[in-house]
Amino acid sequence: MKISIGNDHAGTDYKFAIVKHLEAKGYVVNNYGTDASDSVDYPDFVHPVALDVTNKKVDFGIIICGSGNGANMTANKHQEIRSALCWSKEIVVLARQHNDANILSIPARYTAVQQAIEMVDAFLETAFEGGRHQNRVNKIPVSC
Ligand SMILES: O=C(CO)[C@H](O)[C@H](O)COP(=O)(O)O
Repeated sequence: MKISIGNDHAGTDYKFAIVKHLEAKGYVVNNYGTDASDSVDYPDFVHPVALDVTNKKVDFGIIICGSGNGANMTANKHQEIRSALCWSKEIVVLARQHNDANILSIPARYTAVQQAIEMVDAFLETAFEGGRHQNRVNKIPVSC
């Protein structure tokens, strides 16, 4: 499975921990995030992830900023993206089962590293349930 990941300065340490974890499990990870702690602008590091997911270059995306909000807002400007801002494993599981989320947004300043890793695992291992949820997901894009 291929993953693209992006982060701003608030998410650098979390990104390294997540990439290390995923690569140890055999995932291929494209790193679009900053590798430094110098202040940067999160959209510059999120759009490439959203484009990879949109263009089906990867299976899923992971984005990280301080609150998770800016990264999430940026990703969700892309028509094909369903990015979920999550703060617990339970929310992550629902984002996959009910919403078919294709990007996980992590709030680094409000999540422990180990919790973030557990959320990533849940995100990548949980299937979309389809059925009634498919009808709803189909209605998310704005067509007017
Ligand atoms: O969470 C974020 C966006 O939603 C950013 O990580 C946060 O705004 C960065 O703040 P600062 O420049 O004060 O480090």
